[in-house]
Amino acid sequence: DLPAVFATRPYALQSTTHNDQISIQQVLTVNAAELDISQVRHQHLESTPDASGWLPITQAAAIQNEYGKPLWFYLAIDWDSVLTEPRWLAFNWPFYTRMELYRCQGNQCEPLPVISTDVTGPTLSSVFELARPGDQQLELYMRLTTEGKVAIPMSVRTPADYMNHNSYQLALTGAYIGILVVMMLYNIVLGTLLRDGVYFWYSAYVASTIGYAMTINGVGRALLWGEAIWAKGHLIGFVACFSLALTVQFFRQILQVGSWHNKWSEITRMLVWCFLILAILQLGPHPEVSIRGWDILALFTIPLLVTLGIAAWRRGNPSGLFLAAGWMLFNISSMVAILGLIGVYQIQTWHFALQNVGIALETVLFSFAQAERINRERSQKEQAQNLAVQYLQEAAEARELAFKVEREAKNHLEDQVERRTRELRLALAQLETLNIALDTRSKVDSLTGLANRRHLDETLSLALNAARQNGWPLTVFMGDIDHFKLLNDEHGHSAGDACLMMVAAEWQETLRNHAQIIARYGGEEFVALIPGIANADAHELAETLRQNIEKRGCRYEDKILHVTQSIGVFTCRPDSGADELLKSVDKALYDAKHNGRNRVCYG
Ligand SMILES: Nc1nc2c(ncn2[C@@H]2O[C@H](COP(=O)(O)OP(=O)(O)OP(=O)(O)O)[C@@H](O)[C@H]2O)c(=O)[nH]1
Repeated sequence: DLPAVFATRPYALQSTTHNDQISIQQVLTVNAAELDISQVRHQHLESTPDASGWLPITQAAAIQNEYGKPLWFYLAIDWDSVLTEPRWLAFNWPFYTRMELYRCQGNQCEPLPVISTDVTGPTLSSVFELARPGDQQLELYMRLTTEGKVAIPMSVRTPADYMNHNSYQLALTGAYIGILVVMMLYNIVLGTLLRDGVYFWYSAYVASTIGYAMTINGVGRALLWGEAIWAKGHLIGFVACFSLALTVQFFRQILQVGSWHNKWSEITRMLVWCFLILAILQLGPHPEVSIRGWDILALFTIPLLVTLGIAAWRRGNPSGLFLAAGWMLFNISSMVAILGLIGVYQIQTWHFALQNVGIALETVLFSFAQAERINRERSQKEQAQNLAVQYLQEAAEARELAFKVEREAKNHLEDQVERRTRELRLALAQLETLNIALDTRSKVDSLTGLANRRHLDETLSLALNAARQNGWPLTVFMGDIDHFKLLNDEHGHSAGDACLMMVAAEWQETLRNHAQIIARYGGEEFVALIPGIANADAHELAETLRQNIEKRGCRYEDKILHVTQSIGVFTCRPDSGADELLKSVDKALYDAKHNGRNRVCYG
């Protein structure tokens, strides 16, 4: 191998031959965008080395190339004269927009076409055929235009050797990208089945990684866009920006940075938007502006994502460590190539291969983070479910208890209400009985069972009204036991009471069908109201009453006591008042007493 490292910002060139008989002797470069091949050849041959502006590859880093402006390279290849077979020159780096190769002999220069893929099949590099030169040295000029970071590993091989090498590289890269595609599809299926958005973000991140890997490995060029200048100028930068946007977004999603509610959340969200905007700008007319933005933001984002992973890990999220480790491995692997490209050390082919290893390790570690998150979330969910079940049980028990207490309280209340209602009803019934008794008592004479004087007074005014309205007569009997004091004195008060009861009974029996009311009017006085009776009938009735009392006698202990009664009778006029009526009947009674007692007198 003959590694010749050329490094200029942002270009690098690495060349390798695989045949001892061919060697690249000289690689010079000049920043002469405005010149065509004949002017370049002329300038190169005629000018003195100092004035030409051509620089050997080791000093080429001094050239400040502008994006989009071509650089000229001069390659002097020594060709052994015995070697007749043609060789293939392959540029195995996809990051250039346009590459034109010229072969010069003397002042004659002719362009060399890229060998068609019809001949070579899909190739990971741009291949040119080199025929044996007329003299020992083959002189080539290369005009290279690029819009982004470019390194050009270059190799010279026999066609058979190149084809072998290419199929081996294709198979390896195909397997590598195939695995990434399977991982992406697997995660899409998982995300769909589990309805988990983070799987989709992971799949999107893997998709962007596939895009990135396809671009840097030349698969995109080999299979998709070929030598299309627009795709070469814009797609690589677009993939780089888009891929970083999705990486930051995946970090945000898996670590749930949005819920941290601090500067991380804001910064990372802003970064996602910035990379997305840069990705869109990449598709515009000035991708170089966006590449500058990417340079600056990536410098800031790379350590930021590592810190973010570690911060998440310190917050108790183990996924963070996997993410930080994966991201670091990827960047270290990229750094190995980048440091080589900028001339820190001699770059080797395996430095580029290392980046693929870095991507693979990063993808695997990110999937570990994903698995760890799922496990953690599942166990958190289980814990939450157990807790929820426990709470539900406790709630059910509490509800049961509340029902029980309520039921008991209700039963107790119902019992109490029922008891109270019963007591109240009883009290009401007793009160009613009491009222009736009271009413009766207030109207009835307790000894004789006749109406009392109060009752008589009430009835008398009603009876007088009725007599007045109906125009019928109202007759009043007033009776008084003769010499009752004497009877009490001789036979005792109880004997008197017995006689009072006998007289009362007689009044009731005799006047039952006539009297509206019979009352005990005073001590031994009785009054009866007899409505609608003719005078003659009244006199006869009073006489019958008197005789019945006289005949009846009063049984007291073993004696029959003789009792008589004087009776006053008065029939009122319709306009009489109660007082007048009572006075009149009282006067009739007085007359009966005065005229010898035991008689009926009429007022
Ligand atoms: N045993 C008893 N005696 C009563 C009751 N109420 C009143 N007396 C008595 O009735 C008597 C009434 O007597 P007086 O009014 O003086 O008249 P009297 O002895 O009946 O004589 P005359 O009426 O003139 O025939 C009194 O001695 C009263 O004590 C009662 O409820 N029971």
